[in-house]
This record gives sequence, structure tokens and C-alpha cells, in this order.
Amino acid sequence: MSEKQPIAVLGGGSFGTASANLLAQNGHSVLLWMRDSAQAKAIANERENPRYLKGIKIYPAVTPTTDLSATLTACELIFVALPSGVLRSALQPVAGLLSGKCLVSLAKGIEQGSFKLVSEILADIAPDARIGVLSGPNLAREIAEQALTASVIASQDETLCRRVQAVLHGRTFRVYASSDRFGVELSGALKNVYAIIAGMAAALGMGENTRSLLITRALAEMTRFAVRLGANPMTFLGLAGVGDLIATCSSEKSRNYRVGFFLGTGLSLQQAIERLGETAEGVNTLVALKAKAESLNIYMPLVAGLYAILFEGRTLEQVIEALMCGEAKTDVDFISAKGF
Ligand SMILES: NC(=O)C1=CN([C@@H]2O[C@H](COP(=O)(O)OP(=O)(O)OC[C@H]3O[C@@H](n4cnc5c(N)ncnc54)[C@H](O)[C@@H]3O)[C@@H](O)[C@H]2O)C=CC1
Ligand SMILES: O=C(CO)COP(=O)(O)O
Repeated sequence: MSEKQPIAVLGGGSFGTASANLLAQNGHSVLLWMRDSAQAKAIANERENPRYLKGIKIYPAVTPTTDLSATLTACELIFVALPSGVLRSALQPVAGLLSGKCLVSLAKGIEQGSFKLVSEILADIAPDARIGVLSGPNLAREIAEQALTASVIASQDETLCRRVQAVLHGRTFRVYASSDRFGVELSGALKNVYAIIAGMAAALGMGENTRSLLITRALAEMTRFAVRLGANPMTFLGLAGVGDLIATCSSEKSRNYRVGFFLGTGLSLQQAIERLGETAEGVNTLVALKAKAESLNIYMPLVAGLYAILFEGRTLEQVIEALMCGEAKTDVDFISAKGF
């Protein structure tokens, strides 16, 4: 059943555009807000987002707009697909228009300094809004190409979860519900760091054994960290945890993986980010995560190793040697009481 009002999607990048198209595919009218008027015109006239989703036809029910206030006034259900670093400054000026609305974060990042997740930033800006998080193995281009995909809507607000399931469910997209908003959101942010490492390993020509080693130990590390912060470890066994790790650590469609790949071919961090030209949240997340893990004394060797390469002048070879030759450990330590 179609919503009575239009649905808003904030952010005209690859994920905002893919999500808006998915909602339109399901019969909803969508206002897609973006700050760039040239891009909005291109979408309105050519029905394509040439910068972020080239080759994908945008449905007529998606209306691109640069008027944020009008968009928020017209809509009650609002999906937020802005990069985490710009979200607070973009939405704070219109906080009054978010009051009492249903806000669903699609972003996967952590705010520098505060260590806040995006839903927590939204709650700061609009304390009486109803808030949820959508996260899972959701590569934007695959969704846009209508590959069969699933995701998780996480909120303690069951009505919000059901509403999001209703608007997004369709022939190609399935949404599972969770009440662990914190765990779902944290896993979406953390996996970006490990995707950078997986991209580096791919550039070095490492094989499937290495990828499996990385994904599995990344899961251990993420879970160890998350449990210390109060998340439910079982969440990490779901789509938003191991599901998203597998997708993002295995695919050149992931921007974080591509940053890692560029680094592995010898580019500097600055060069890798410039070559990408799109959002890769994992770099900022790494900085925030390293500081937090240190302050809580949580063992995160992969995070420490990547940080040492990017910011402390260590070579990839030195870090690999330290990781492989470190003290012998126990498998699956993170679910034992001792591992916590
Ligand atoms: N692309 C993907 O496959 C997925 C992305 N995400 C998350 O979605 C969020 C957004 O990422 P993408 O759409 O992929 O990024 P993108 O790099 O494709 O696009 C970023 C968009 O943000 C806009 N933007 C930047 N600064 C802005 C500001 N101050 N005000 C308004 N708009 C601004 C840019 O103009 C651009 O339209 C990120 O947190 C990302 O982790 C989540 C799942 C999948
Ligand atoms: O979150 C994503 C897939 O679930 C997209 O990852 P990237 O931001 O690395 O492209």
C-alpha cells in the first residue's frame, strides 16, 4: 500500500539515489533532496544521476529538489543518506522541521570527537523524532540494478520498523527488523574499516584464505569492541554484521574496499581518497575507533595495524609481520566471558 504523503530521501549520492528509486519502484512518491542544483536538474531532465549512479534510470515518481525546508514540511517519513561528517551541520538549521517525524538513518559512520553514531546525532538534533537505522549488505549499485537484497531496520519503535518494512519490501528487497539499534548501527560503521584492509590484501594479490582470515578476525574484533560498549553480540551474526562484512570486504563496488586497493598499489591516503572521489566513511571511522579502543583498552590488532600504516609511517610488510607473528591466541575468544 502506498503512503499518503511523499517520502523524503536526503542526499543525492549513490545510496540516496538508489534508495529513492527503490521506494519509487514500490509505488511511492519520493522527494529526493540534494544540495547540488546542477545534479538535481540532470536527474529531472535526463532521469539519471550521472555523477553517482551512471546508467541507472530514475523512476518518474522520484522528484529531485534542492529545497530542504519544503521537503521536510511535505514529508513525515524521512530517510537520511548524507555522509556522517556533514549530517549535523546540514540538518541542525532545520531541526524544528524534524520534530515528531520518522527519521531513518542510512548512513554508516561515526562522528569525530563525540563518537556518536548517526542516529544519536539525529536524536541530538530532533529529540522528539522517532528514529531508526537501516543497515545491511546494501551496495548501492546492486540495489539500483535490482539484485536480490536484504537489510535490517533497527529501532525500539516497532511501529516505525513495520512502516519501513512496508515501504521498502518488494520483489527485489527484503527488510528484517531488529530492536538492537545500537548494535546494527555500530556494525555498519565498523565494517568499513575492515573493507579497507580487505582491499589492500586484494591489491597485494592475496587469496581466499587471506580474505576469510580477515573477515573472521574482523568479526571477532568488531564484536569484542561492540560488546564492551553494550551491544548485543548476536546482532553481529546477522545481516548488518557478518552479512555486510562479507559484501563490503569482497567487492570492488565498495568504496572503502577501493580506497584500500588504491593504498595497496602504493598510493598515499590523500591520493587514494582523491582517486575515489566518493564517500569512504572507513577512514574517519578508523581514527575515531582507534582512539576509543585505546581509551577503553580493547584489543583491536587489525584497527591498530591499519592505523599504523595510514598515520604512523609503518609499512604494510611490517604490520603484516607483527600481526602474523604476534602472541598465540584462542579462536572465538570474544564470546567467552574471558574474551570480553
Ligand atoms: N553507497 C553505498 O553503497 C552505501 C552507502 N551507505 C552510506 O550512505 C551514506 C551516504 O553515502 P553515499 O550516498 O554512498 O555517498 P556518495 O559519495 O555517493 O554521495 C555523497 C552525497 O552527499 C552529498 N553531500 C556532501 N556534503 C553535503 C552537505 N554538506 N550537504 C548536503 N549534501 C552533501 C554529496 O553532494 C553527494 O550527493 C554514507 O554514510 C555511506 O556509508 C550505506 C549503505 C550503502
Ligand atoms: O555499506 C555499504 C554496503 O553495505 C557500502 O560500502 P562502501 O561505503 O564501502 O561503498
